[in-house]
Amino acid sequence: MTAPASRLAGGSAIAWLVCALIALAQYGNFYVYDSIGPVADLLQQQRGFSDSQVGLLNAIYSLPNVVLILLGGVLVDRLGAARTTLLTAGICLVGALLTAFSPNFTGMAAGRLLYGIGAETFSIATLAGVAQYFAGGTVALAMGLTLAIGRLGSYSADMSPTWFTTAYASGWQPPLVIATVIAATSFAASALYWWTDRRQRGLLNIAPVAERFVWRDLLHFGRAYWYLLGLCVLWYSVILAFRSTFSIKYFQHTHGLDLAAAGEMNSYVFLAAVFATPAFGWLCDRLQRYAPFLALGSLLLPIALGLLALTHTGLILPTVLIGISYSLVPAVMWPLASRLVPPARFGTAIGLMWVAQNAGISGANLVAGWLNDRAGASAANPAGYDGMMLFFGMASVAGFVCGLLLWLTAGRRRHEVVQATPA
Ligand SMILES: NCCCC[C@H](N)C(=O)NCC(=O)O
Repeated sequence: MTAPASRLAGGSAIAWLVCALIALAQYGNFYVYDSIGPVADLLQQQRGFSDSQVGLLNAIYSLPNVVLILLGGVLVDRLGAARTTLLTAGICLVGALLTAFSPNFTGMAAGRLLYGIGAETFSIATLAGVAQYFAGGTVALAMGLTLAIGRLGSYSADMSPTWFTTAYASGWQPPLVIATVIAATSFAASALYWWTDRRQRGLLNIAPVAERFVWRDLLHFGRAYWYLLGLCVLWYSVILAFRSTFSIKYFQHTHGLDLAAAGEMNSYVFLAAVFATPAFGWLCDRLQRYAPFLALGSLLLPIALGLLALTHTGLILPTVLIGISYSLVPAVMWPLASRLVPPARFGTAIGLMWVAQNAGISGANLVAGWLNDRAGASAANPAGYDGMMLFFGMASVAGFVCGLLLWLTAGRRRHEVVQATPA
């Protein structure tokens, strides 16, 4: 990852313009990621895809990144944040085009693969871009805001069956064409960011310094970091495989919701995160407490899944709990990572977390799809989803255990008031 050697004035008009362009690009990036969930049922009805194939369309996004995240960091160092953002946004656009216009499953999967190759390196480049334009004090706010606008993209994808009823009534393809148009907007915003950055660089002569992935550094991470990594893998695997791939279909088949209502229910999680993620980040900074909030956020996920699978409380309460979890965990996880490892090892620490996280997300999508197919999960057989829910439930409990161990190891008040103490 690239860190700035000399920074542009954080909070200047140019910095906020860059932040706005990056946020717009991130909006499109998250929209396309979440565009599969709303068409999952249509893909089954109209193209005969199994749940394993639907799961693969999102798993294949994460799979290449188990290796490519490390190369992505190097690419950002070599090309710079703005050029890498533009390049990867272009790869994402081609991936979205291929997904929407492929005549068969293999072509669609190739499109999602290409999209995944672009999208995670794109996210690293945008983080590096924000870091270059915002010095110290406002960098967390700027990062929180770009993540929040990204969540708005996820929210929009889930609301798309309500907003674009005609497109969805016409079948699986028009919604994916809309996703492609949004990917093109993301590419245009990335091009504008690149152009602004190029002009700015000419004026201010910025020289980035590299913060590389160093394998040897892994030996120096304390126990608390490994608990955080465990939580990152387990929590993201469950929340993304459920909320971004199977939940809409699950709500349709087990709670009798139509597509628009199921998408709307799912979207509240993302909508809450738009506002609550920066707010929780602000609260934790103010209280100087992180690990207890992380443990709480990770506990809410298995409770919500249990309520969904085992009770008749309806969808509202579990959705609220998942919404809080989805806002709280990311708001705390990344700042906490920066406190658990020395600044010089932060790039390596995040790189490894994203490698393992992508492996986990990929595996969770594949396992969930396989469990659904094996049990014949469908509207006629809603009990067929029990295996998937048990799998997600167990993984999320394991995530909570990691959160608890992290709290006990390095998250007491005496630990958290001290800055960057490796446990
Ligand atoms: N856009 C969905 C996949 C995001 C994975 C990415 N590695 C990540 O962790 N982003 C931060 C987040 O909370 O979304």
